[in-house]
Amino acid sequence: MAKKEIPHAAPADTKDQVSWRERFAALGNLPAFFKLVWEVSPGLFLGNAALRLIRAAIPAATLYVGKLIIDQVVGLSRHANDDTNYIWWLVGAEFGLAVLSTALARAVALMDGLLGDLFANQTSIRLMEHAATLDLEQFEDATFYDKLERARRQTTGRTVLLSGVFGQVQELISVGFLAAGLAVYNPWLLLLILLAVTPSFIGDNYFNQRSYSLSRSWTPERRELDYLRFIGASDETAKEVKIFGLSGFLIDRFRSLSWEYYLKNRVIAISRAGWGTLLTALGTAGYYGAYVWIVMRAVSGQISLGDLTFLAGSFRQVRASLEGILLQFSSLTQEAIYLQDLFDYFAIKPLIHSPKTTRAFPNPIREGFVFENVGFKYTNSERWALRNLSFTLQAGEKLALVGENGAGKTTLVKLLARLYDPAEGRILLDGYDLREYDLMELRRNIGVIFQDYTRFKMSAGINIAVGDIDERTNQPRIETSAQRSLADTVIAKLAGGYDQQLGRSFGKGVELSGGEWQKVALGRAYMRDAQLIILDEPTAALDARAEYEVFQRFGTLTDGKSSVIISHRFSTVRMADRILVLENGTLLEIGSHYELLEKDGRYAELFGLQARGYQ
Ligand SMILES: Nc1ncnc2c1ncn2[C@@H]1O[C@H](COP(=O)(O)OP(=O)(O)OP(=O)(O)O)[C@@H](O)[C@H]1O
Repeated sequence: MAKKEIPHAAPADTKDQVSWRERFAALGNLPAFFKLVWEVSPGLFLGNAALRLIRAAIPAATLYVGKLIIDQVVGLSRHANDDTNYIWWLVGAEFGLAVLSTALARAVALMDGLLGDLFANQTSIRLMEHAATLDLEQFEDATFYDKLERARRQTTGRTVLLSGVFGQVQELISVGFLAAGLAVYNPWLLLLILLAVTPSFIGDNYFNQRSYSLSRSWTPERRELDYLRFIGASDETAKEVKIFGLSGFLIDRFRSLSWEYYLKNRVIAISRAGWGTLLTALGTAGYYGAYVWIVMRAVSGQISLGDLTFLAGSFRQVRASLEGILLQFSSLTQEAIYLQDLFDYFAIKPLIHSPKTTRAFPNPIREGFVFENVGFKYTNSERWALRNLSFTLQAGEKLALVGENGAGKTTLVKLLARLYDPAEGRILLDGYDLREYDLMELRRNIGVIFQDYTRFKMSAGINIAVGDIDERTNQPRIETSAQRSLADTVIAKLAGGYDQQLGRSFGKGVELSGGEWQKVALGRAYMRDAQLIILDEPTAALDARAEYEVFQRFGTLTDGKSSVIISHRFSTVRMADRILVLENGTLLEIGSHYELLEKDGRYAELFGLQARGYQ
């Protein structure tokens, strides 16, 4: 396949190289990791450790029993009248050890599996809990997303680390027993083993490091691959993919990107395989060197036939185990580095939070919200989305925001709900900075229905109840909210009523029309007993009659409460007490419908344009 050009530059490998120092430093994450595992289930943790300890002694014991059997058999052939019962006892013992070993292996694998599943669930929960504390701004940052993505991958992959580390300790103890046996005969054998395994250890470490660096530096691309896979085959995008004939475009992009990644991986895999074979051959030569020495000792009668099998067996096992340990060590440090991603993610701290001591939230709000020279810029943008904005949203006032696309209306609303904090100036509530109030309390007192509200693939009832999720079992409240937002007529037509699954993702889910969804989402505003209700283009998808009715009802609901409505429809806007006209993030005009018409400025111009359109 021809290699295609990737539209954006491939990432530099160098900046993501991981040094040895970093690898060892990453091992420092292990205690914190074990603490997490311990918290998941102390019982399984301890049980696992105990069984592995017993299992570690079995290889040496088995080899030793084997040696005794051979010596006994040889002795028997020399002195025919020796006791054969002892041999059968030994054979029985070896059989018992073999059975015990497999039983323990199964039990350990079972515990690893259970512990791994619990750990994955627990980590996912922590991931979601932490995500809930973070700022909206952090979610909009691509590097944050890469971190989140890497952390998400940790939730399922960490069981490998778990059994890896436990396995390492088990192997080490096992090697300890065997090595003790070898050392009794000749300590130099141990040195020879170490020399034999070192080359492949170094080789494996090197290649693991390269693999990790590649995978890490390719996080954004792998995220893009996941995204392409998703939009190429999903119910949400199927419509547009078909109509616009996008599948070829998406597949091409996926193919070229995945091909480039494959090629990079292949280079590493091939050199790893080549070098691995060579370095392991060196190890094998070391092993046979020692074997020759052992055989010569047996031939010259210095050691028994049993000793020969015991030594050869121990030597083979120590080498295999050591190789395993060293190999595992490099993948262990790699896993530990991945773990760093998880801890890095947990270490991200939100910038928007409640102060240590909070001010009591006014109930009712007396003076209202005051914007004092407020300015705000999105982190990934050079432009001020809002600048020099000063106005008052009085208690009980109904304010409409008007302005062309991108004027800053939604941004203003997000600042009110403290999804962002102003970069300049401040917003006061009843005379005090919004930042002095408890964040949760502020948000509880503000109900916002965003333009891009979420269509939860859950029941119709839950889709309304999300406005005040603690009240999700309060059916009368859900139904009243539905009546007010006209969602009741939508739900009446659903076979499952309020329990009807919405969206087509699960089971017998039903899809709603755009306007029907909007009525359901609007119900959320009525669920919430908020002091300030904000609707961002709440009726854009509604037909004219429904829009009229919604606003009649909204008027009565918000009596005595403050409300902010963003709309491009002037029939809606004119009902507000005052209208704030934004242009390029700054305030252009503010006043009632009639005041602004009289002023004959931008509002009058836009109003005239729309009115003429209806004539
Ligand atoms: N998350 C974001 N990151 C960067 N820039 C953003 C982000 N959201 C909005 N902007 C930019 O900020 C400006 C104001 O956007 P905002 O959504 O407040 O406009 P709006 O008046 O609500 O527009 P519309 O009528 O189209 O809904 C726009 O130029 C937009 O491109």
